[in-house]
Amino acid sequence: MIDVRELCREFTVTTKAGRFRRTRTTVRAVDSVSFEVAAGEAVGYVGPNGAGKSTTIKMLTGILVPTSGHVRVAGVDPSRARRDLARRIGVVFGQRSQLWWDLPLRDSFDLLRSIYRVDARDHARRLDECVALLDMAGFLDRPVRQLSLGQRMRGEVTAALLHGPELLVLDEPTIGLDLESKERLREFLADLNTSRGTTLLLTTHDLDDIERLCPRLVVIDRGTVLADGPLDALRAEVVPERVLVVDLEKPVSPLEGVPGVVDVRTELGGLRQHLTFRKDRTTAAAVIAAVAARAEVHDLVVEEPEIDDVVRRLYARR
Ligand SMILES: Nc1ncnc2c1ncn2[C@@H]1O[C@H](COP(=O)(O)OP(=O)(O)OP(=O)(O)O)[C@@H](O)[C@H]1O
Repeated sequence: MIDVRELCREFTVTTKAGRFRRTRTTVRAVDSVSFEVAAGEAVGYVGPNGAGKSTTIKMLTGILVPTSGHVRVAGVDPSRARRDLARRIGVVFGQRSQLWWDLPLRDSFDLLRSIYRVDARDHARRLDECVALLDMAGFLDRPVRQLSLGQRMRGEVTAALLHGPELLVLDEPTIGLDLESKERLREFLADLNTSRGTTLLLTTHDLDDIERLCPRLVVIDRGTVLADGPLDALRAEVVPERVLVVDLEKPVSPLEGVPGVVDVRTELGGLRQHLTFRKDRTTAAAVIAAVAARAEVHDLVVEEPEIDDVVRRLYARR
């Protein structure tokens, strides 16, 4: 669905140097980025501020022309076939709107139907579905400028889906939304991907979006790809520690000396113990067996590292 190879985009920036002089410098916003996204995948494109995410998205959607490199989306070159591509993909920019500010939401949808020349029955079916799933019936007839951010975002996502795109590209779709609106939108997008097979590519700073929606991450920093893979594999690669939390029948002194365990922390006077172990030196089963040989275990859980820890370590690896 997406094929990007050695994609580059430069910008020329003019800065004032003294009273009359100006200097021109070249910024490489995207520097030899390569990745592929297969039909039906859901991929998170993440990175710190200024990493090059939006610039990549703009090249994928035909808004920006690459300086060099290869890019194909749904089989076409985005900047050369922008109109053709617009009929096959949906794009949501959290910060920018594709709705008509003064018109009722419903009228924006009608206009988009005419622009994309969508069959009236298909349009009605998709709109009904979105209205039901995104709970929009209460504000369909209100002008867009009167909508709350959460209501408008639901409208934006619907607008991007009315022509039945194979790929939905979202740039910061949950930015500024409250927790409930975020959750509703995530649920809708997850269903769109898993039940309908719509391919998703989204940029986000909200790690809960990724946890919920994206089995695969492409991590970018300073214009280049730092990591690309399933979230679980990246987790295993960059955070080699796991934590076994055991609740014991009776308090005991810290369970030091278990092979492969690098840290022991106790709570409740030794009744609960957190044993941090290295996955490359031992297994959870071996640590559990060693603990059970020394104390009577009431309950236990092995904690996976939090996703923000994974992403932080990926950025720090540079
Ligand atoms: N039109 C432009 N002219 C000059 N420089 C630009 C332009 N657009 C982007 N840049 C620069 O390119 C780099 C990448 O910007 P981009 O907007 O792609 O980052 P981003 O990863 O989307 O960041 P954020 O998370 O803050 O949205 C930044 O250094 C930015 O200043």
